[in-house]
Amino acid sequence: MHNRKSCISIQHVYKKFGKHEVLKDINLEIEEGEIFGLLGPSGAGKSTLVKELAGLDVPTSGENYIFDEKMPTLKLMQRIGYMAQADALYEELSANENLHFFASLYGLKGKKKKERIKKVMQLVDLSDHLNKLVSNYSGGMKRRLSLAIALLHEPEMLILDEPTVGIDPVLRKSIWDAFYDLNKKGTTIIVTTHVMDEAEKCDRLGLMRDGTLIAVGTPEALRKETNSESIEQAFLVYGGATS
Ligand SMILES: Nc1ncnc2c1ncn2[C@@H]1O[C@H](COP(=O)(O)OP(=O)(O)OP(=O)(O)O)[C@@H](O)[C@H]1O
Repeated sequence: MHNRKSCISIQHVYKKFGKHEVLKDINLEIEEGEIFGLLGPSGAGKSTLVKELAGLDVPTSGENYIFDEKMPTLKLMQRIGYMAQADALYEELSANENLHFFASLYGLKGKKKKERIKKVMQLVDLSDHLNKLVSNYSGGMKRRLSLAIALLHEPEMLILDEPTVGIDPVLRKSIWDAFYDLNKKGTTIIVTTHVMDEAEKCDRLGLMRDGTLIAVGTPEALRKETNSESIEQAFLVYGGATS
């Protein structure tokens, strides 16, 4: 575990869509260098929360701070890599053209731009498909391309919304290896998932249900505290305790 300063601070965050309260008084500190997982069933509010962290939405009340800046702010665009749940790709362009477009948005130029494109495509195992149109990519390939784009500018913080959905177990492992490598170099990673074995790979987890953070801790602590053998079981205990 890392013992560093907080780089994300979520303070009394609420979010309403009409009358539907999707986030209810979320409070959370995430430390620099952590791999932090948000785990919860569909509709728990994970995507809504990470979208706010990425600066794409705002809370109804409460505040999100990243690197001591109140979100949303354009200032942090260079320092954050965000991978949305729905791929934001230009289908009618090739992967290479997509990468060039996003690299330019991040201010990458010339040799550096080419190097980064090569590197990120190797990382997601798509080097052989660089010139293919995205419309001819499979769902899993699109996910991997989205991940490559999020990594282009070597951000200090990665916010990943279900990054491995639709990706086979072998590639999933290699993608997680890449996360560990980046994390070792200091990248903070926030990842949403509902896959239990992915949850085990995180330094700490936040368990979410119905817009509430029902527990936060290391996978081990969450299991111990509930006398559970698995995170899944721990989740049920915490869930049951609050209902
Ligand atoms: N723009 C929106 N307008 C209205 N309701 C929304 C909007 N975005 C999300 N919601 C609702 O907010 C709730 C939480 O959705 P969210 O996508 O954050 O959940 P999630 O935990 O990420 O689920 P999943 O794993 O399925 O993505 C859901 O009930 C969803 O229907």
